[in-house]
Amino acid sequence: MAQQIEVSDLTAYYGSHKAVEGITMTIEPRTVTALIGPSGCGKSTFLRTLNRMHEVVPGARVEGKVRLGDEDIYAPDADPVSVRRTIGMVFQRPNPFPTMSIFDNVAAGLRLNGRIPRSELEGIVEESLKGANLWHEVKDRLHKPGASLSGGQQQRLCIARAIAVRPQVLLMDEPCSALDPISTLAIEDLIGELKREYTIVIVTHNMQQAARVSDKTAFFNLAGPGRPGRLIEMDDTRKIFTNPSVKATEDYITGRFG
Ligand SMILES: Nc1ncnc2c1ncn2[C@@H]1O[C@H](COP(=O)(O)OP(=O)(O)OP(=O)(O)O)[C@@H](O)[C@H]1O
Repeated sequence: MAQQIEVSDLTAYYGSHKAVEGITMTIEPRTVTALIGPSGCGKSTFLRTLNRMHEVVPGARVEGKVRLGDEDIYAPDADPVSVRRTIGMVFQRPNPFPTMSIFDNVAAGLRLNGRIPRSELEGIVEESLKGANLWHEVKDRLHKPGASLSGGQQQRLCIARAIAVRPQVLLMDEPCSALDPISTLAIEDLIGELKREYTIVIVTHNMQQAARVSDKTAFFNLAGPGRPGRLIEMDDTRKIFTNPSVKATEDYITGRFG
């Protein structure tokens, strides 16, 4: 089911400010691709162009193409809401609906698709919570509020909510940056399991994390102060971390800048 994402010559603006420029890359299905690079080089902006979340910011726009399999997600007849269902997103801070129950948090996206029989809904909620490695911790308190969970559990709840609508792709914007080391490891293990079914793109500031969880790594950098971010190189993670082709990549991963 998971398909390749093909990005061609993508440039993203906030009003007249060009945040990233000329990005061309192929994201393979059922792999984890890490986006790394110094602050402000446009990793999060680029990530949000992959499911049409970028244009939610007033004045923001995109040039270039993004294809998921055969589908041009920016085609005039493409529906952004359905694009976001197919290409789900997990944010930096866990953002469950705080007063909504654990069950209803997972069911929220499904209910937007229309009425689903209760038994079917229960099955999908259970399967999604299992998929997010959270089921055993919450199965006896499904009707407690989402906010009653720890930060790490809330993030896994958000992942369960994202996978409940059966997306093809999961975009993750620094999903562990608000979590403690144990919860971070739980999410990293989960990413390793989820890639069997989903294509995953993750923005991370943590080099060890990129090296641990990803198959491919894309290094972004600024062309200069006040200039837009660019893709400098993308390759197998092992290659990027042991023998990158570009000096700026090596300088960044060895901590010489950024
Ligand atoms: N909502 C916004 N409105 C206007 N400009 C924005 C907005 N969000 C980001 N930018 C600008 O776009 C550029 C890229 O920002 P972005 O957040 O994508 O970079 P990043 O690489 O993800 O940074 P960080 O690692 O610090 O999160 C920056 O110049 C930033 O100031």
